[in-house]
Amino acid sequence: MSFFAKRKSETSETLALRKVGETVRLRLSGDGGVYRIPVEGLEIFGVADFFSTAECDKLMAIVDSVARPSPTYKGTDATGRTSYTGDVDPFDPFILMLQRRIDDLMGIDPALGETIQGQRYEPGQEFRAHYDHFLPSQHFWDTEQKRGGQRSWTAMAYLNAVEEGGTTDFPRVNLSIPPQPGALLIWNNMKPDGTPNPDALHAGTPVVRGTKYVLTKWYRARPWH
Ligand SMILES: O=C(O)CCC(=O)C(=O)O
Ligand SMILES: [Fe+2]
Repeated sequence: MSFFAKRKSETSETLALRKVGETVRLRLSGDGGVYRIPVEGLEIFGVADFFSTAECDKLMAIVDSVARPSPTYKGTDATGRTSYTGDVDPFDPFILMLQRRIDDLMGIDPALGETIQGQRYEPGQEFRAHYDHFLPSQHFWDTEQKRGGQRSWTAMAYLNAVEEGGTTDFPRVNLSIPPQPGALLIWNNMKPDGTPNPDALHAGTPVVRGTKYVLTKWYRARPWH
């Protein structure tokens, strides 16, 4: 690939990321049930009770059925994620319904969304500070480029309350969010200009007491496959 071809694809990706940033920002800002968390430098929104208690219970059972030790990309982030993780069945009608609800809330093209992932953290388990978006220096960058490219928004749902620990922390913007059952958290990993936001750094802090269940859904610049 020539230098110019590479530059061109990077530019169109940035444009796509800027657009998807705009679309979702407008949609969420116009929704009275969505709360914009007031921090400088990061677009982050919360929705209380997005999932019902019954839905959370059903989802936790599903996570238990698919969760295995986390397969984070080894070698690049040896200490990243120590939770149990798994892709839920993307053809399960219950999952499809929840997925559609998240896509609708965000006003985002469903094709951009990755399959929902479930995570379960036991005491001592965590997901250390990381970015959901990819960095060109990572060895899987080229592979991910072919699978829809950069990640834009993250939607994450808490399925239960944790007795102690397990907050989601964004250390660069001094934000620490305790798990609240059924709540959905949505943030943009890009800046409004469509380039990666260093302030989107975040961590799932160690669970001290109890078990923590979350669902994560990531969206791409282009259709994911
Ligand atoms: O468990 C958390 O609070 C954070 C999870 C997370 O960052 C992720 O799944 O990408
Ligand atoms: Fe993350």
